[in-house]
Amino acid sequence: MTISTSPRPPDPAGDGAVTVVRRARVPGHDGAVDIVMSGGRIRSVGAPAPAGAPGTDAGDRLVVGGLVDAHLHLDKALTADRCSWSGGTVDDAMAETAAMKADFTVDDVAARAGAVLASCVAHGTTRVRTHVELDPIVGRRGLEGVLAAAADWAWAVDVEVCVFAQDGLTGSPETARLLDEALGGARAAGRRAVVGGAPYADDDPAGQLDRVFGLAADHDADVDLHLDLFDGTAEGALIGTVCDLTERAGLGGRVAAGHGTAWSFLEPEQRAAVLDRCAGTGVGVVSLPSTDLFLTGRETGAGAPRGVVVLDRLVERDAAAAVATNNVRNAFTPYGDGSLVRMANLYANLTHQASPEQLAACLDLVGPRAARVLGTPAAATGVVAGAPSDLVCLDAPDPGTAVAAVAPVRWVLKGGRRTVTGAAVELHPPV
Ligand SMILES: O=c1cc[nH]c(=O)[nH]1
Repeated sequence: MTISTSPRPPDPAGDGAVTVVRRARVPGHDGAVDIVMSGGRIRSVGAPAPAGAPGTDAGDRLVVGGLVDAHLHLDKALTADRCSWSGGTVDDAMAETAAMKADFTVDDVAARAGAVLASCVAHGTTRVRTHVELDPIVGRRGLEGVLAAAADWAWAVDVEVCVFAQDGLTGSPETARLLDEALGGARAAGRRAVVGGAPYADDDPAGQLDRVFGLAADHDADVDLHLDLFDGTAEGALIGTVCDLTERAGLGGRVAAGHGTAWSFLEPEQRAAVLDRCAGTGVGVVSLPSTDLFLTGRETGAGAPRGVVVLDRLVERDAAAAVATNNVRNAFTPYGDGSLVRMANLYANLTHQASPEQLAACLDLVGPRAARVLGTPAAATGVVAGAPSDLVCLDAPDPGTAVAAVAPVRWVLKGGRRTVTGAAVELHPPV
């Protein structure tokens, strides 16, 4: 996609002005309806718009809430051209990243993160949780670069940062100090504090989980974990421990379990029990369908490729769950452009979603349901009165078609203001 910039169309008036979207197809409503907004919030959906109010015409197309990327590594995005592509396992990708991040500068990270945010915005994303590595190799440079890019793009996308140790925590007092400092800094600056972890990369995985929940308690932070560990059992996947710690800390609704790439190898009853426990505990699950990596043994062809967690059970239970981007063209995957509609389509393909309802549920996994993983109550997400007026018009009549056809974006509003106008495709058949 070519992204060009042009002056924003004039805003009808300052904050508080009534603006409308006319002729919008909104899930849950029959036919095309009007959406009335003011002060950055949706005021009504379905009631006729006041005559003469300025606004936007959806032209009988689908309008959904701004898309939500619950798991995106901005600090190491767009580094695929620095990789050797030898190996092909998660461990190899971590080693490649550890080597290259020694050379990251704040400006380098900010430029790459900004380029990815531009593409996310162009594809309809209005909220991102980004996972940023802190350790003695990269120090604070990744964090500072990402915060600079987030500030540049704040007019179009809300970015919240999850700081985490990719290369081990329990054996690295300096990493613990950096995390503690970053979480304190986030609170002091009035930002949300989120602490992550990658226990599979720690000599003491359970010990890392204890430390992460300890940091969360110290800073009133949310928790967001990479859970790839696997020894063939549900216990090995560590999710039971995460649920125990969540319950003990009273953090239900504020903990996300991302990746879970190995849970897909559990027996169906075990997997169902894991997901039920997550739903019951308030641990949101984030499935990441884009990866070329193996957990182990790519070279022999006999190893285990990373799997994709199927979220059907959580959708049936109306629990918090998301599909997200994870990596954009780095050592963990050569793919990606930040499009969540494409990610929903990929997830649908890989997990065999077929009916219009199943496909629509996939769009929800990059929209309101993903927002719930990030702690937003169900009643405050999507195209409902009271929710932020962050809206995306997709070139499709309904959510299922949008996912099946990877519908392009027609326009995006952030806080009721136009941030994106999609490129119109012109066809010129012979006369
Ligand atoms: O996919 C992965 C796994 C670990 N860390 C990442 O950044 N991405």
